[in-house]
Amino acid sequence: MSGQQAGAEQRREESSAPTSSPSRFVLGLDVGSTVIRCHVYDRTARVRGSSAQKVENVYPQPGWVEIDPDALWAQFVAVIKDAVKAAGVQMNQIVGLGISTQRATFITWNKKTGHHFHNFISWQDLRAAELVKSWNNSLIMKLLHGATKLLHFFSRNKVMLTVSRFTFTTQHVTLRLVWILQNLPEVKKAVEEDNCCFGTIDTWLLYKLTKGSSYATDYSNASTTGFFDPYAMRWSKLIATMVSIPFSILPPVRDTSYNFGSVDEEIFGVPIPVVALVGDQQSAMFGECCFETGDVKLTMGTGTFLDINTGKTPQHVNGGFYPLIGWKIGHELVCLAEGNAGDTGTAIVWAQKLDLFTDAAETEKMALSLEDSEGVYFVPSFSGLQAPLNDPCACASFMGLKHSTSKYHLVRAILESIAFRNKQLYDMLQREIQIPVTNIRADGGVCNNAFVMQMTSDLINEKIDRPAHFDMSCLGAASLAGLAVGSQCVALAVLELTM
Ligand SMILES: Nc1ncnc2c1ncn2[C@@H]1O[C@H](COP(=O)(O)OP(=O)(O)O)[C@@H](O)[C@H]1O
Ligand SMILES: O=P(O)(O)OC[C@H](O)CO
Repeated sequence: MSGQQAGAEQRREESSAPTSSPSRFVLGLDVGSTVIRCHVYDRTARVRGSSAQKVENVYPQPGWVEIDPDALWAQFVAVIKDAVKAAGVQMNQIVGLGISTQRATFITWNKKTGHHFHNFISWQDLRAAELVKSWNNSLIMKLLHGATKLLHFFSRNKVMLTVSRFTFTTQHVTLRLVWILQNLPEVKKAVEEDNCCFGTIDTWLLYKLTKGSSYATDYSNASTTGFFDPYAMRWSKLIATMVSIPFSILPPVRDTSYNFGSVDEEIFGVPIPVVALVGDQQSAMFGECCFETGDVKLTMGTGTFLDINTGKTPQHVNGGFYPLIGWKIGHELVCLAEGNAGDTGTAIVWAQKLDLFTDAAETEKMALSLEDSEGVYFVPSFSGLQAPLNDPCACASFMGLKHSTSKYHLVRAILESIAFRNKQLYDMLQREIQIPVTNIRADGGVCNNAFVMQMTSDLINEKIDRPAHFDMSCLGAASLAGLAVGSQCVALAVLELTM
């Protein structure tokens, strides 16, 4: 851990000395792909109580990944109640809710009844792989790429360059939503009758929490769907028209730190304001105080997400890193560029299910007990390989197995593959983003693993700061919520970290 982060942690501990008895609290939630967490934060950003539950993914067919919305809702409500109880405070002391969510996981539902038409379709789901391949090879895409290349040549307009390199991926909502619109007659009918709502997890939770009275998303979540135009800051007419996504099903897009409406009193007994909706990676960026251009964060959770703050304008990209909105708060707009690897924690969970170890924490010692992996390599691609390879059909595999290969070699190869993917992403960042890197901060469950952290640091030849607490998405969401409810809350303590 770096001196700066250590100092910040210490200041936080000191400032939480029991001289004052804060009576207002903010909840920071992280609805991840593996774990749902809730922390209760006081005004000094100290965690007063917590609760977490494992997310149950459903795998109805090979390559399909879904989440049961009713189960997710029950868990979401339970972690809030349990965390508040663990903090020993009352619900009426909670002044704001900040919700960070896994992004690009979506659902559609009936506008009149609120009933969902299908499970959440996860960002890891591969059902649209064939659609992705055929769209990327289509005549329309060739014409689009050709026309925009030509326009860029004459105008030097960089947006044209970005469009000329745009391709679909299975991680984007776009073609998974097209698959739903084409294959579920109930959804098709609802769209025709103007009775269909589309939402990512944030939008659906807001709708449920407010019993249907609020329907919205924020810029960070919208920008991760694949059909939001970060240059014009609205849903992309070009992409929606091209693939026939009706505008009528899309929610309005709001600021990240914003009063989205109050939780219906029946749910927690009091009407708590929902004051921040944010994508989990953007939230982690905010929680780690990556506020300056060039600040980088590396999150290793279910997947790996490497993000760089690119300042006030979206980066023009080259096909590997993609431009995103970090957050928008009033006039303040922060943009990011992101690269990702889909399988990080998923590889650990998979190996655990095969009984290679019983607890993820054991993997570090298992890897360190060997000199090397004895030539065994693992390709972490249960959900294809993302940039720079962009192959949704790549499968996970071990290579170099020998008679002498033990489970220790397999585990070491898995951990090494995570570090190699980090190196590949970092090299791509340096190639594509012409902004000098200032700081690199890490978070997410897998950053508990010192072997992965050290190997990544050695491979990229950079110092990586690791904060004492890794739940940066929760902290970011709580800080954004704190900003919306007033200066007495968490935001002040977090801003202090940068001083
Ligand atoms: N010490 C460790 N070594 C390796 N992996 C770990 C370790 N501790 C936790 N993990 C992994 O971290 C993942 C969860 O990370 P988390 O950031 O909570 O995920 P998400 O936010 O995507 O739900 C799990 O796959 C878990 O196995
Ligand atoms: O669940 P995580 O933390 O790996 O994050 C998932 C991403 O938000 C998907 O875009």
